[in-house]
Amino acid sequence: MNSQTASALLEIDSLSCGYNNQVVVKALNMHLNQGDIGCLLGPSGCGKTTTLRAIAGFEPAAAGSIKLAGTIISRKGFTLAPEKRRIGMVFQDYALFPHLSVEQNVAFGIRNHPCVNKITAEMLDLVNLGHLSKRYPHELSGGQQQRVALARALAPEPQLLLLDEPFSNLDTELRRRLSQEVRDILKLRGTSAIMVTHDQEEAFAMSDLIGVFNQGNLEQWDSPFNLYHEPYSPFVASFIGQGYFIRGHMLTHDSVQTELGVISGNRAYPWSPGSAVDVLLRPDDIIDSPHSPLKARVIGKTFLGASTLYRLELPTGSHLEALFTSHIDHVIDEMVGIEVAADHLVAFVAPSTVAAHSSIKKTSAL
Ligand SMILES: Nc1ncnc2c1ncn2[C@@H]1O[C@H](COP(=O)(O)OP(=O)(O)OP(=O)(O)O)[C@@H](O)[C@H]1O
Repeated sequence: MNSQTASALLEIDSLSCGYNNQVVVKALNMHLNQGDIGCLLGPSGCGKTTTLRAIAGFEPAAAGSIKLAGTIISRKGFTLAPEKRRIGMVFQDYALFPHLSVEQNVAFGIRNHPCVNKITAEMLDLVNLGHLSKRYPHELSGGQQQRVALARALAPEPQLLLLDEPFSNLDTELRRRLSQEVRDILKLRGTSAIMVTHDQEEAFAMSDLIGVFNQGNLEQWDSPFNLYHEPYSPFVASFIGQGYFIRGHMLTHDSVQTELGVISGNRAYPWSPGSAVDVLLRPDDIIDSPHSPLKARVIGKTFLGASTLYRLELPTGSHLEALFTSHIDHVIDEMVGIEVAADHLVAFVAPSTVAAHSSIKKTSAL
């Protein structure tokens, strides 16, 4: 991805910010192109909301800069006021005005616009709420309130929309439907957005790009596909999706000897043959293979409907997870034949080896 192209809408360069002289977000670099939807993911307290607030103009930059459409909106000593940024916001708790009707809420940010009624009606149509325009927020469901909040945020045609955990007050099914609906609406209008969420599934469904934060550092800003299949760091590998690491030794620059046999990929690593590495295996990398000489013991299973997630133990005591179609029904303690189907190799230098403490670790998977 070339993030420096002319269509870059949001450019965050070496941004640091925090509270009371304590740096929370550290030297953040992140670029978003016009029309893209980005998502910030990471454990609680890692700095996602602080980043969003800095983009909105509520937190000043201690170092670095934020540019929107080529213009600096934040840098040390300068913070363009939030209302001058043309950035819309949607919050977790909807933040609707309780004393205003649905249509008055949507019209609020454009009340001086000559076409206020026309735009309000269009926005309500867009979020499928035209028939509820006279109601008040307390007369709506959570999902409907969030649609009103979205319509209100989109009405002034923001250059960028920020969504702070917008669906977290809704139940799982509604969340899934609404996140898809919101993505469709944003794509239809070509609106760029950045969302904070705790929910990986939601991030995968909504976003073109996802940033994984770890203690104030952005570890990877990439497509959902790359985060899952090409994680840059063990942290990203463990945070995104499921999977286990198994220990192995480099055979060549693109193959590793493990207790499951030789696992190879098309990516060359710089470590010399014999180096100890941890290989990432996702549940979908392991296939059920009754006649395989490789056996594992079933130590747990979770029925997921179309598939079943098995927890397996190898003869050495290492653990794995495997996703088999739910037509296959193994029982706990059964020895099952398995094969590795991975045609790619994701490996990291094993901790506590010399290489793990050298600069190789940082560039290992880049
Ligand atoms: N107003 C504040 N004053 C001082 N420290 C704050 C303030 N707001 C947040 N922090 C601290 O900054 C760090 C990052 O907080 P932030 O809200 O950005 O995290 P987050 O990743 O959004 O977390 P969560 O997922 O729990 O919402 C935390 O350690 C938090 O305690």
